[in-house]
Amino acid sequence: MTQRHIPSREDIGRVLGGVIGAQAGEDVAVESCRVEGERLLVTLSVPQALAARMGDIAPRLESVLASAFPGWQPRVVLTAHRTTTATAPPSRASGGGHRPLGGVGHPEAADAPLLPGVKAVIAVASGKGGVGKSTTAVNLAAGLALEGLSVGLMDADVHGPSLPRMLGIKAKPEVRDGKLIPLEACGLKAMSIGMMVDEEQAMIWRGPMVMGAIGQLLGDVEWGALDVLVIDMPPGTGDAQLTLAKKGVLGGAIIVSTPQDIALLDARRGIAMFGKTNVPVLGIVENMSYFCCPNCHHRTELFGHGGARDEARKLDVPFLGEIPLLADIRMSADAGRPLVIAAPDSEGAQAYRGLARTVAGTLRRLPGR
Ligand SMILES: Nc1ncnc2c1ncn2[C@@H]1O[C@H](COP(=O)(O)OP(=O)(O)OP(=O)(O)O)[C@@H](O)[C@H]1O
Repeated sequence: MTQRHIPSREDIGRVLGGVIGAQAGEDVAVESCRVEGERLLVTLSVPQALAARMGDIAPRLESVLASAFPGWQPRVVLTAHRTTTATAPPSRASGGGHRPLGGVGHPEAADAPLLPGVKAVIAVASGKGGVGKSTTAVNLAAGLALEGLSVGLMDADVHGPSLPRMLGIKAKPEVRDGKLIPLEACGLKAMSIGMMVDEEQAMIWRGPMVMGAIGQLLGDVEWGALDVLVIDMPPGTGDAQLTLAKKGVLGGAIIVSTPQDIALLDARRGIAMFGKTNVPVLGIVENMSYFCCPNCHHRTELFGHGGARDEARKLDVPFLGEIPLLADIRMSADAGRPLVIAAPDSEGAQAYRGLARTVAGTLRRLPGR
């Protein structure tokens, strides 16, 4: 009979941190975690002042734990005997971090920078799902690393994290000194909610949970010194985008679109949102620009061609390049090795390397954070 993994307090703290952090933003801790048969009994201690406000959160925490730790029936109990001390963390008006839950996290000074060692943070976004944003983000990040930059890759697509699969990461991140240590793969430091919960699990998180999870991926991860942190955004213009924009860490955004009008319409919305939140749009990438037959090398423009370039011109944002539609791009992503690493001389890898060189040039011109 296979032994089930019993989640530790740290595991629980990490999973609940995203929820509690945004909901309460105060001194909440995993006091105990016990197993009784199938049941996972979790006691959280919260300051008295907060207990009343958080009274209805337990069922939500239970469902989050149930999807994070399949096979267990979680029961969450809130105890309200801790008082908020004078040294409680300052309010997170600065968009800062989270108080520890089960030892994950760290108190931050109100004006401490969220990512002190990171020179630039860029978001890879799309207005619409399925246009190849994650594939582009992973290959771009690996391409930037090949340009000699130290690169981190953060998966903010908390509803459908695909980064662990695309980088072939199966391990779970360690916690050291209260911080999550990113996993290293393909020359990148990577972190994703998908490393902590199974990719297949439905991530039916609502606004506050998404915001909390993103706060943790930024503030509770030991990113260390990086030239650039690439953030793979969820599609659309929702909570994750707003959270990141509000935290004021984004140095710029790259929009991925296919050449079709419908994708471009959504891309335009994405650009408008970044504009409203004062995040500079560094440019548009056209993905699935054309298909080149591997046998006869005939070029077919399946989704039309040049739409993103025209759109970039109309919107007065740079056009960053075209990525062809190629079977080896998909296969390498599925196999957990981005094409720029798996087949560096291939046509697709060369397209990503060109994109990485253009973006590296743009990064050099970004004002310091
Ligand atoms: N240029 C390309 N050539 C061939 N396949 C591609 C290309 N770009 C992406 N794909 C494939 O298309 C599918 C969707 O890509 P991806 O997951 O990167 O999209 P996405 O925009 O991040 O989707 P979402 O965020 O909605 O999950 C994947 O199977 C991926 O391998």
